[in-house]
Amino acid sequence: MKDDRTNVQSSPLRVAVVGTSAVGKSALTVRYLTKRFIGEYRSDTDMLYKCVLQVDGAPQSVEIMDTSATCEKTSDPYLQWAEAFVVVYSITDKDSYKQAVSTVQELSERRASASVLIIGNKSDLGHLREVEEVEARTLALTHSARFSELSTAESCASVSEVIDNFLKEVKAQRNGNQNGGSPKLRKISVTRMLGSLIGRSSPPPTPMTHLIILDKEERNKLQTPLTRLCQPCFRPAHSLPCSPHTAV
Ligand SMILES: Nc1nc2c(ncn2[C@@H]2O[C@H](COP(=O)(O)OP(=O)(O)OP(=O)(O)O)[C@@H](O)[C@H]2O)c(=O)[nH]1
Repeated sequence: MKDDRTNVQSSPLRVAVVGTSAVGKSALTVRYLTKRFIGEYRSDTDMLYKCVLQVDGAPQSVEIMDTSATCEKTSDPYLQWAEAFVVVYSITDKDSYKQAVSTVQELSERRASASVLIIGNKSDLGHLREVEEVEARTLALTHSARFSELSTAESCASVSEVIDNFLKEVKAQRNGNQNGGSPKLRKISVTRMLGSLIGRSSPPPTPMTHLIILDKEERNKLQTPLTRLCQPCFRPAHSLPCSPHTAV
C-alpha cells in the first residue's frame, strides 16, 4: 500500500530492540540512525524512532522501538507491536546472553513468523568476554535468526551493514519476496531532532539524523485494549504498578 502524496510505503516496518540493561540498545539504535556513538543515554523510558529509509530501492517508513530494560516485566506489548526484533546482549555479560536466549525462545514460540536479529554487542571488549561467539551463532541457527557480533562503539560500518540487511530481509519477508535486493540503504528523510534522549551530562550531537520520541499519546496507541501499561516503562501493569512506576 502506498501513500500517493509521498510515495512512501505507508505501513511502517516495526522493529523492537530488546535486551537487558546496559547491553547497548540505545547506543546501537542511535548509532544506526545518526552514525554517532554517544556514551550515555537516558535509560528510564522507551524511545520510538520514526523515519523513512531507502530499503531495497524504495522509500519505506520504519519505526524502531528502543526499549528500556529498567522494568523487567513481560515483553507482551513489543511482541504484539513489532514484526521484527533485534535482540541485543553484551559479550561481556553472560546474564544478558541468558536473557537473550530466553527472549529468542519466546519469540520462536509466540511470534514464529517474526524476523529476529541477535546482536552480540561490545566486541571491542574481547578481554572481558563471557559469551563465546559460537554459542550465539548456534542459538541463531537453531531459531532461524540472524546473528552478528559487533562493536557499536568502534564500528559504525558494521552496525549499518547488519541492520540495513536485516531491514531488507524484513521488508522482503513482508512482501513475500525471498530474493531480497540491494543491501545498500540510504536514509532519505526524517522528522524531528531528538536531543532529549541523551543524558543531561552528554552534549547533544549536531547535526544528527532526525528522530521522533514516543510521547505518551503515541505510546498509548500501541497498547492493546485489554492491557494496562506501566508508565513510563511501557510494560503491562498487572495487579500492581511496575515499581517504582505508576500504572496508567
Ligand atoms: N565498550 C563498549 N561500550 C558500549 C558499546 N555499546 C554501548 N556501550 C556502553 O554501554 C553502556 C550502556 O549503553 P546503553 O546504550 O545505554 O545500553 P541500553 O541497553 O540501552 O541500556 P538500558 O537503557 O538500561 O536498557 C553505555 O555506557 C555505552 O557507552 C560498545 O560497543 N562497546
